[in-house]
Order: sequence, then structure tokens, then C-alpha cells
Amino acid sequence: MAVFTPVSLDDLTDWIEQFDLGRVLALRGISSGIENSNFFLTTEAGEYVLTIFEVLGFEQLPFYLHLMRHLADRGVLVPAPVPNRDGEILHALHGKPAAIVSKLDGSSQLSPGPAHCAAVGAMLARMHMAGQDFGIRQPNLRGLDWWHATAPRVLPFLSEANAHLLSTEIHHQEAFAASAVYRELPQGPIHADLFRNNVMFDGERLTGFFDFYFAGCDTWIFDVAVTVNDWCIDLDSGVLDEARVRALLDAYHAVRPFSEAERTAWQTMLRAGALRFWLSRLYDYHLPREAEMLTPHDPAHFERVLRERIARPAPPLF
Ligand SMILES: Nc1ncnc2c1ncn2[C@@H]1O[C@H](COP(=O)(O)OP(=O)(O)O)[C@@H](O)[C@H]1O
Ligand SMILES: N[C@@H](CCOP(=O)(O)O)C(=O)O
Repeated sequence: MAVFTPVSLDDLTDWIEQFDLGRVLALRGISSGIENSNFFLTTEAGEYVLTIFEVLGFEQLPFYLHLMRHLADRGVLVPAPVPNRDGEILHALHGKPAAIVSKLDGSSQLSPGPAHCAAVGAMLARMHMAGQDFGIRQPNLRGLDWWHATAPRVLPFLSEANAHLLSTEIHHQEAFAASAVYRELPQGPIHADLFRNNVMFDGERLTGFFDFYFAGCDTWIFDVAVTVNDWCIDLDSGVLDEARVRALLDAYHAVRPFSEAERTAWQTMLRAGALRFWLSRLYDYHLPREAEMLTPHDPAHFERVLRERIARPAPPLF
């Protein structure tokens, strides 16, 4: 599943000549993606990942690809887009946008311990710092405006209790976004989807963050909250695991100290991170794309996480 656009070795014989990568030696479709067609590509120069973008268009992709290039150039561990001889990193293959990026070693760590969380926290802080001077601005397209536009579309499918939870939480987040504290929060490019399946580890060594296609400019603390809500919880109950939370936050804080405004915002941002994925999962579940062939993620998971973040104070940010 998930090679939507087939590519053969023959298709690449001429196409690869625009790069300094030598001849193509092997090409293997990757089955685990859900949005794009991905291939492991071996050339005379090394190992890469070839992506054909099935949903994002030529207009949207420069932000993501140039952000990855910018971060990679500053030593943040992310796949580096490979330029052709004209310096371009966005290409066309079979009429669709395509890119070649460096391949990260290792695999996803789906049962992380405190050491993994510390590595993620430190790299996330480095990523935020390194993104500060990135020149292209694109908002987080799954931010408050999107929540506002999407909630009315899913509300008819919800129980009375869940409809109430969704409406009151959006209201709470809107009020916070209009506050003086919110305006003080440091912002910049964020990953915005840094779940366990979007980070590679080789043992306990973090080898990179990938899947930047929800990235956008938003508050850094929202990115930390999204990350903690996935890396530092018990997946059955949604309850935060104190040891992993502490490891991730302390490692982040050691690289880029949190501010007082971020401390004040912390619990609300954890709620925002849960709301964001509850809403997108509700949307995908109740209003699936026409050609959708996959089992959607379970929205009830993030409903639990949201209720849990509302009910129980999280460990302090620092
Ligand atoms: N740069 C990379 N290095 C190594 N493996 C990668 C890289 N990019 C993607 N992959 C592999 O491809 C899989 C699918 O990628 P992903 O970005 O999640 O696809 P999709 O956007 O279609 O969901 C990942 O789970 C990972 O195993
Ligand atoms: N992390 C999101 C879904 C985004 O999918 P991805 O595989 O591209 O990270 C969720 O869990 O709802």
C-alpha cells in the first residue's frame, strides 16, 4: 500500500542525469506511508529517499523542502533535499512534484524511554533555534483558523458531550490566543507533527526528524506540546509519564531555555496539541477523502488525551 504512482528503474535512467548522483542501482517502494509515494533509491553516490507528492502541489512544497534544506545546512538532523545541477530541489516526475532527500539510518522507536525523549527534546530545541532565520513564512495550516473552519463540519457527527467538549475547548483556545501572554510566546517554523513515527533512532542515537509536511510557523511551545502528547504518554490512557516528560523538557530547556510566558501557557498548549489531532482525526474519520483506502487513526485517543489534560495538571515546564 502507499505507492500510488509506480516508478521503474527505466523511468529514472534519463531523469537522474540532472543530479550529481551517478547511475541508479536500485529502487524499492516503501509501503508504510499514507500520503505520498516513497521509494528507497540507491545510486552510485549513496542511499536516498525519492518522494512523489500526491496531495501537496508545486506551490506549497518550496516552504517544506527549503525548510529541511535550511535546517540540514545548520546541522539539525533532518533529511537534506538533494539539488540538481541548477540548484533546484523541487522536481517533476510523471507530472507530479517530486524530491530526492538523504536517507536517515535506523527505524522509528515506538516504545520510547526517557533517553529517547531527551534526545528528541534536545534536537527539537536545536531545530527551533536553527529555524529562526528561515526566510519563507507559511502559517501552521492546522492552526486556530483551521480548527474554527473544521469544527462545524464534524459537530453533527458527535455526541452531545463531545460536541460540548469541542466547542468549549475551541472557545478556550481562542480566548488564550487573544491574550497578552500568547503574544509573548516565541514563534518560528515548527514541525507540528513530531510523533514517534516521524523520528528515526539507531538504538538510542537519534538520527533524524522527518515528514515535515505539516510544518508551518507557530509558537514553539505548541510544537513541544504536540511532541510531549505523543512521546511521553501511556498510549492506552493518555496519561503523561512523569519520567519521560521531565527528560524531554529538561533536555529542551538546556538548549533553549523556556520563558515565563511559555510556563504560563504550558497546560493550555498541551490541550491545544490534543485538540488539533482530535479534530483532524474526527475530520478524516467522518469525512474521508474520496480515494481514501486506509483505516483512519482513532479519534477517541485524542479525545481521551484532551479530557486528561483538562482534568489533571501536567508536570511543570521547568
Ligand atoms: N528521509 C528518510 N529516511 C529514511 N526513511 C524514510 C525517510 N523518509 C521516509 N522514510 C520512510 O518512509 C516511510 C513513509 O514516510 P512518510 O513521510 O511517513 O510518508 P507519508 O507522508 O506518505 O505518510 C517512513 O515511515 C519511513 O520508514
Ligand atoms: N500524526 C497524525 C497523522 C499524520 O500522519 P503522518 O503519518 O504523516 O505523521 C495523527 O496521529 O493523527
